[in-house]
Amino acid sequence: MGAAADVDPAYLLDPEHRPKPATAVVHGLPVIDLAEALSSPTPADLSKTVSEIRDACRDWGFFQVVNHGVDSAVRERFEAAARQFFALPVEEKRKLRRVEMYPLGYYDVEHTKNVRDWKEVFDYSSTGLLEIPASDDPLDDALLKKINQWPENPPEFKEACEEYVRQTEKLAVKLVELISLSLGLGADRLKGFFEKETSFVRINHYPPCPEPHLALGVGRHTDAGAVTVLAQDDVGGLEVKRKADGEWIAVQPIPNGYIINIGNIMQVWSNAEYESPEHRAILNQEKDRISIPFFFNPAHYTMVEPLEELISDERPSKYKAYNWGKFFASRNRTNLQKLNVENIQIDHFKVAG
Ligand SMILES: O=C(O)CCC(=O)C(=O)O
Ligand SMILES: [Fe+2]
Repeated sequence: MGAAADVDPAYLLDPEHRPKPATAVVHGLPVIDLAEALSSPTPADLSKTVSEIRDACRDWGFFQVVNHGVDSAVRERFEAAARQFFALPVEEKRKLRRVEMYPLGYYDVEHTKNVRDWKEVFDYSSTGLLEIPASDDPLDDALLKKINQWPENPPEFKEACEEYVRQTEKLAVKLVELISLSLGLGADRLKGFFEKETSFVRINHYPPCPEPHLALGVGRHTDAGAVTVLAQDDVGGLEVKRKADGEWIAVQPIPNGYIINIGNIMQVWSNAEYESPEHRAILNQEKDRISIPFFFNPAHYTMVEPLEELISDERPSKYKAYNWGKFFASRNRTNLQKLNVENIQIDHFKVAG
């Protein structure tokens, strides 16, 4: 175990969870072209795209999109600014250290399932303001409101981030409409849940790791929100657990494409018609990697439960209702420390039987 000495024990995974990068099957996932859906807004014209989305959500819960409407120059400018930010001295970055459980600002000690992730992150909310419960205690109804924190350098960072999220958010809204249609619902059925959204962008930076088979950039997890719109650079490292056989599949980067995945909330809304798959980010020995998820999340007070249209005698409700803000607060609290208990999961709200 000499090699493990190069990696701080906080990052070490149990042997059963260590990645085997060389053996992962590389796959592009279903690729969906959104050009038609973005240019012809009437539902009749959307049927082909909607059926592709239905198949991808059922079979994988993960897919890639191209011709998605996000301007590549906006994305490039934003990614360049992000790289400059992460290149700052750590003391500079830590001035923006995230406080309490708010996912806003800089962070470099996140844990997934109690093992430290080999990464640093910068989070900002899409609206500039994040309102979530002050604690995960169900009896505490206090709320906290936080605004985004911005670094002085690079000077264009704030504007590049804001411009980027404006475009990504439009894509997320469109995807939620298409997913609603794919579930047999009206395009606007889910719109109201996002009125006071708790969405945020996370910029993940994974430095090279001397022992990439002993640690992970992000450990296996499912995303807690409704839908994730993820940009990754050309290094690669995202792996998805394939529904069909439980194999870890390496997701091939598509230049300028986005990876879309179903989150826990959409799983529950769809009454498990769609599932949020486990995924993780593996590390690279030589290269840094950047990935940028946009987590599209509803208002904190949303009670998440299967949509009534998707419950029937044949398909009874599979989940008990839960409060999104409390779930989010619990996740955020436990991600910041190493604990000896499992963090909150939607399985805890599953109806028995
Ligand atoms: O780095 C990646 O590709 C995935 C990151 C991720 O899953 C997350 O931040 O939730
Ligand atoms: Fe994720």
